Amino acid sequence: MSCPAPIPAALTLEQVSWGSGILAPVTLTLAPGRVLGVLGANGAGKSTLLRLIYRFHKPQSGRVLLDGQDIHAMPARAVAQRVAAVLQEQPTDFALTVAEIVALGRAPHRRALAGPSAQDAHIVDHALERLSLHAFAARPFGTLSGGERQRVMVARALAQEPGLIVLDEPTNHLDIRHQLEVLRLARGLGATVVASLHDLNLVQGFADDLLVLKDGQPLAFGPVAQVLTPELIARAFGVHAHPRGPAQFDFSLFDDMQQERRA
Ligand SMILES: Nc1ncnc2c1ncn2[C@@H]1O[C@H](COP(=O)(O)OP(=O)(O)OP(=O)(O)O)[C@@H](O)[C@H]1O
Repeated sequence: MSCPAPIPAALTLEQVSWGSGILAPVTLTLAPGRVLGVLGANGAGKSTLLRLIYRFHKPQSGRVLLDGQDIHAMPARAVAQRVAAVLQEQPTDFALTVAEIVALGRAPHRRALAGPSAQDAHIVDHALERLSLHAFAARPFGTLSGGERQRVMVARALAQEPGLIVLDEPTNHLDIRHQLEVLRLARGLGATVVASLHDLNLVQGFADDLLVLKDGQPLAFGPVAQVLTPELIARAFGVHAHPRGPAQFDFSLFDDMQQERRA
C-alpha cells in the first residue's frame, strides 16, 4: 500500500490584518510547493500571521485564499483536510500514546463515526517511520523529551497529508541533526510550507521565499537571496550581520555530505 503524494496548495494573502495594529495588512502569493520562511524579532507578529493562515484567527480585514477559496467560506473540515499546523503549544493529553497522537492527523479524512481504515493505519505507520518514531509508538506522549514531542507533532501533521503545512518554530527543542532532518522533511513533503524560524542561517537552506515582519508590519517579501541582506537584518532585528568567522560552521546531514563529497 502506498501513500499518495499530497497535492500542494496555492496560498494567497490579500491585505490580511489582525488586532489593533498587531498585524498590519499583508499581501503575498505562494505558488503550490513553495516554501516560505517568516522571520522577525520576538513579538513581530509571526505566530499571529500563522494563526490567520491555519484558520485559528479570523482576519480583521482581508482574505486568506487556499487554492483560490476564502478559508472562512470553506467548512472547517475541508480546511483541516488541506492545512496542517505544527505549533509551539502541544497537546496536554499526555496519556495518549505516540501512535494515538499521530493517528489524530487522520481525523479530518474519516467519515463521522468511522474507525481507522487499513489505509489510515498505513499512513500513520509511514509517518512514524519518517520521523524515526517507531521505537516510541507505544510510549505515552507525556514521557517524551521536548525534542521527541516536537517530532511527534510533525509526524501527526504528515499523517494529515496536507497540501499546506504551517510550522511555528518547528526546530524548537531539536538538536542540530533533528533540526536539519525536520526542515528537510518539511521541504520534501511536496506540500506548500509556511514556517516561522528564528535561525537566520537555517532559513537560508530551507526557504524559497521570506516574509520579514517588524512590529506587526511587513518589511520585505521575496526570494531569500534578495531579502536577507545585512541592511534588512539590521532593520528587522537591530543587530549587525557580519560574515562568518573561522570558528563557525555550516551544518548538513551526513548523507548530504557524502553526496557533496562524491560530486
Ligand atoms: N490575543 C492577543 N491579544 C493581545 N495581544 C496579542 C494577542 N496575540 C498576540 N498579541 C501580541 O501581538 C504581538 C505579536 O505576537 P506574536 O505571537 O504574533 O509574535 P511572534 O513574532 O510570533 O513572537 P515570538 O517570536 O516571541 O514567538 C505580541 O506583542 C503579542 O503580545
